[in-house]
Amino acid sequence: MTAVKICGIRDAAGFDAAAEAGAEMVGFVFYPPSPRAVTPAEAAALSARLEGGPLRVGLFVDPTDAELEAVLAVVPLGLIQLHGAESVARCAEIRARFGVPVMKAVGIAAPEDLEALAAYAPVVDRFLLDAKPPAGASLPGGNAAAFDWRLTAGRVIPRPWLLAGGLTPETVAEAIRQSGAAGVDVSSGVERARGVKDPGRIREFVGAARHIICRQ
Ligand SMILES: O=C(O)c1ccccc1NCC(=O)[C@H](O)[C@H](O)COP(=O)(O)O
Repeated sequence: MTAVKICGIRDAAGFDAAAEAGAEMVGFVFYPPSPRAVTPAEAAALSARLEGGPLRVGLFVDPTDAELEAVLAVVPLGLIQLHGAESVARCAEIRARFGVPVMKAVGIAAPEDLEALAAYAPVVDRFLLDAKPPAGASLPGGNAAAFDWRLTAGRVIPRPWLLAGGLTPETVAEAIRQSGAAGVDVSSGVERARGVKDPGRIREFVGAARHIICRQ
């Protein structure tokens, strides 16, 4: 079964829809410039709506230790997503210091971009393969931009990975078929306005992803 992460959850309706639809992961964005950003207290309150349920993923961009500590003190994160320019050494340091699994986001535009994964593989638990930000984008992710899904087809990715970038309920099935992904991540494609999740589209997205046979 395809694993689904709904990223950029900011309100109870979005959290509840993702959990009820059976998403495996929900992402909280701890990056203040993002329209999807939440404070640690907001994420803690959302997370507390349900015991168990989706893995809580904290998304950070080149975080300091203090930023990570502030979140981990109140939000039970099961995965730290690093979506900035974190080096291999910094990923290893964060994973060792905080004892939480790490998912490194890597921008993909060409086959050679996949070569970066080998160096990170020993120090991270998962990869999130995302489109590179389009020219002029102000955010490193969440830009509704897709990369060529065929780039990962038949490739050995050295850790479990999620496909991200521009996915929607209408395209996710074809994206899984073309890419061979066993997991998918979405933000913009399940929003009715930038930063505002649409519970109906969350349900549609999870349903569409579920109809695909796992290949990874
Ligand atoms: O979503 C954001 O606002 C964001 C801000 C800063 C860094 C990363 C961000 N999102 C990363 C994600 O994991 C998104 O879900 C992923 O890029 C896919 O986004 P989309 O193309 O909008 O579905």
